[in-house]
Formats: sequence, structure tokens, C-alpha cells
Amino acid sequence: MSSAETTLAADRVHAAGARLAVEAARFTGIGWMRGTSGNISEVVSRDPLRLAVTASGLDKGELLPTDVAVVGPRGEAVAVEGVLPLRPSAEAGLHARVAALTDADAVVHVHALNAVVAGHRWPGGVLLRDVETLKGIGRLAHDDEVTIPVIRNSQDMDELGDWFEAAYDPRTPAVIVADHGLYAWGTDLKHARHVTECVEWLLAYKLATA
Ligand SMILES: CSC[C@@H](O)[C@@H](O)C(=O)COP(=O)(O)O
Ligand SMILES: [Zn+2]
Repeated sequence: MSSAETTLAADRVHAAGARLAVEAARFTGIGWMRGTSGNISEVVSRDPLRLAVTASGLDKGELLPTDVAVVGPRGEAVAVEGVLPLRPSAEAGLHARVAALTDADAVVHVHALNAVVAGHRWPGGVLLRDVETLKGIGRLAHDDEVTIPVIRNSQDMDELGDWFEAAYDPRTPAVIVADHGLYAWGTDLKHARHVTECVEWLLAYKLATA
């Protein structure tokens, strides 16, 4: 008798894995997932919460649909029949916390240099205003003060998750993890990609004009 979940179909997980692989290849092409950095997830079940997340330690530019793991609300691996038991991303716990708190169905984490530099320069948060691209993250182009929160880095995802929750502003779909990278999220993978691209652009703009 297997303890693997039977409610989640392997083909659903592998379909998510295929989408994660496409997005990861795209971000790798931009240079935001160098080495084995970065990870992406998609919610495949809300109750119970289950995320398909990129497997750990792989080159994110050459993922296969099967290079995916399923995790629960604390980033713990969940066995699913027909899905290889690969090690989930080391940061799956933060993905799960983001998905649970924000209701986002997709979470992206990239090591975009501009995010790390901006977090270093403005450790209390990066203030943005009066620029058109803010509309790309659901905010106003004018007279809207937007702060991208910056939280400390930790290898402990419970601790990082707590810091994320403390800093979370429901109007802002991204957070910088200091000395590490950017997390951004959206209603689906394409939306999360657009938010990631717009936030990175906004951070580049801020660094170039400050
Ligand atoms: C280049 S090492 C980066 C890792 O420590 C981590 O921050 C990361 O983004 C990727 O971890 P992973 O476990 O492969 O999802
Ligand atoms: Zn990382």
C-alpha cells in the first residue's frame, strides 16, 4: 500500500512541470537564474495546499517537465503516485507561504542583480512612484507610493516566511530578500512572469535615477 497521494494526478503535476520549465528557460535566458539559482512554483491544489515546484540544484535553463516536486504548506515534499521523488527547491517553504498568504497561484524567485543591489542600497524597502511601469504590478502610474519590501535572508524557510508575512503589503506583489534575490507572484505563471519583469525594470530604473 503506497502512501503517495492519489487525489493529485501525475499528469497534472507534469503539465505544471512543463510550464515551469518554459518559464525557467526564459528567465535563464535573461540571466536571472545563473548557475542553479532561482525556482518557480505553481499551485496545483488549494485544499489541501499543494505546489508543483522546480526540483532543487538543477540548471534551470534545461529543466524537463519531470524535474518537478510536489510540496505542502511548509514546503515539505509530498509523494504523488507516478511523480519521481525529486528533492524540492530549498526555498519551497517560502513559495508555499507566499501562495497561502497572497492567494497567488504562481510564484517566481530569481537572482536578478538589480534586485540584490537595490535591496543592499535601500534595506528598509525600495520606494517607487510616478512611473508608468507601476501599472504592470497593479499600481498607479502617478501619485501612488509603492514600497517593495526588503526582508533579511535566511536558510530557514519558517523564519523567512515569518519575516515575509510581517513585511507583506497586499498591494505589492513582490519582495526582495536581501543579499539574495527577488520573489514575485501572480494569478498564474504568465502574470507572475509579467510582475517579475516589471519589478526588475522598476528596480533598474530606480537604481539608474536615484
Ligand atoms: C546558486 S545557489 C542558489 C540557491 O542557494 C537558492 O538560493 C536558489 O535560488 C536555488 O535553489 P534550488 O534549491 O535549486 O531551488
Ligand atoms: Zn535563491
